Amino acid sequence: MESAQQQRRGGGGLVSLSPSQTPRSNDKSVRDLRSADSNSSSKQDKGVNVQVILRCRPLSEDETRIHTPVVISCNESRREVCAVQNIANKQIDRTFLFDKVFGPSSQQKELFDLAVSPIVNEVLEGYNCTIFAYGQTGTGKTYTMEGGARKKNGEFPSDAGVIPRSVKQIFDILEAQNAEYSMKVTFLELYNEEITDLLAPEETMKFVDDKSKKPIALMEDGKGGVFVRGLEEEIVTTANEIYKILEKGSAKRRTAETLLNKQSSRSHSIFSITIHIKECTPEGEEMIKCGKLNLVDLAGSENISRSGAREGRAREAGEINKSLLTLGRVINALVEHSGHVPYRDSKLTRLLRDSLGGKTKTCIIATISPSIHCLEETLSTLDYAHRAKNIKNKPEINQKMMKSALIKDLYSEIDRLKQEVYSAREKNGIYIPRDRFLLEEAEKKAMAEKIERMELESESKEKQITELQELYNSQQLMTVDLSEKLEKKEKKLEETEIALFDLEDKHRQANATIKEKEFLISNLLKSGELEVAWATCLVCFF
Ligand SMILES: Nc1ncnc2c1ncn2[C@@H]1O[C@H](COP(=O)(O)OP(=O)(O)OP(=O)(O)O)[C@@H](O)[C@H]1O
Repeated sequence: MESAQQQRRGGGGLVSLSPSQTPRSNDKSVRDLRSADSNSSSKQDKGVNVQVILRCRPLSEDETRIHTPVVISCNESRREVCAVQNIANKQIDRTFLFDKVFGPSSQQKELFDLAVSPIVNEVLEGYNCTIFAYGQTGTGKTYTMEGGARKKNGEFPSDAGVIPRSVKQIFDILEAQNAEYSMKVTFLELYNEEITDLLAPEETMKFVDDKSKKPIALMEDGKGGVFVRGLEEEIVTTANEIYKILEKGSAKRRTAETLLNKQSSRSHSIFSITIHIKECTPEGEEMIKCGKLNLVDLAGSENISRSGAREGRAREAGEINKSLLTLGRVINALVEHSGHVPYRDSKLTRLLRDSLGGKTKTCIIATISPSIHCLEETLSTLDYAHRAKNIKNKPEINQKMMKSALIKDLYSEIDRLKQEVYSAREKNGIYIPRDRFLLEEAEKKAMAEKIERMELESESKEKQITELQELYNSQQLMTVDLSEKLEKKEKKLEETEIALFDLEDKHRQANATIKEKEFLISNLLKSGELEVAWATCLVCFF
């Protein structure tokens, strides 16, 4: 059943928008109040680089106990990270520069205040922002994003991560401004190219490994974006509600992992907060501003380097983690300004398309370990993160909507939901909203056309195979014929060789006979000459 059915009404006075989620520039019911914003920044026309932050975790207790050598040094003031490598007994230092660097002793609060807090402010100004955690397993992605669990008495722990701190800041600011707002959250997991809704009711989760059950589909929204069909959107009114949702979602993620025998390092999670805030124009008109924050905990990046995701070797990687491999290729394509950016090759890059080269403000937190044993993976993370610094996005403030237009939208959504409820009550079939029906029909049609095309292709291939088979058969016959002819010729050649050999023998014998005869003749001639000379002498004497 459509997610909106499970939505609860927010206390902020506004109801969330339907799954198209954030208003876009081509929405008809939108009025652009951004003239001041859009003119203000020529820098944004050229694009704004993705912000890349590097965090190195401290050695763990075990690593410290066994005196694991440290090969990473961080210089926070110079924003530099240096990796010490020993190659053929030579020490080679590699230094990388990032937008911000947080060394092993950095605290969660420090990282949040310096790097994340400004991003949260931008969400409240109406931007869409994404924060990624990227790094090898065990380097602190989850620690950085989620941090320590809340204490029993609900107290905020000092090691709370980016997500709880962002939530707290959002509510603190909205409450301080006495703003009228509505907020909704979604939480999904992506594993092996399948999307799991971490906020789905228990019954749905139980069947997550049931092959007959369709995984949640990712669909084009017809405006250049995507949406996850049927993804639960929970309306929230307090920070505590979000913390509980996070705990619930993360627990489901772990359960799902054991059920499906997943490895944490191979799944990605995306937690999104969408906020609608009411504002009044100087003319007294009520407008709605919208911002969205995506918080992404990526799978362990060692999958990339181990599977050889760098250009050229990426194909070897096979099925290891299509989404991570594609993320690497998308980063490369964006940095190298290739004409084609392969966003569509994986669900992760389809989901985060706007965060990579789009209109979203993006920050990547790359996490590394200081240990010598992780050096190879660390260098790979440093290379990747350094590369990602060159991606340019063109952040745009979401256009504000007139409250009247929003109310109109909401009325049509209420109508749709009423029809759903009516249909469900009457049990006279399944109600599908017209838009979704048309979308599914269009998909079916496209699928049927594809099947037809493939059938035609397969037919022509079969024809080609038959032709080739016939050609092969006739070639085989020709080969047999030629082999026979060759055999005959070889036999004849053999006979000819024997005859030639005989002739040569005879020729040799004839030569020998001739030489013998010539010898006799010359002997005879010599004896004849002597006789003639003797006779001549006798004649002269007498
Ligand atoms: N900056 C840090 N300060 C203190 N402890 C840290 C820090 N970063 C990570 N840790 C600790 O290191 C361990 C591994 O961290 P974490 O689980 O966050 O890694 P991960 O990158 O999310 O791993 P995975 O990819 O398997 O989910 C945890 O025990 C965590 O508490």
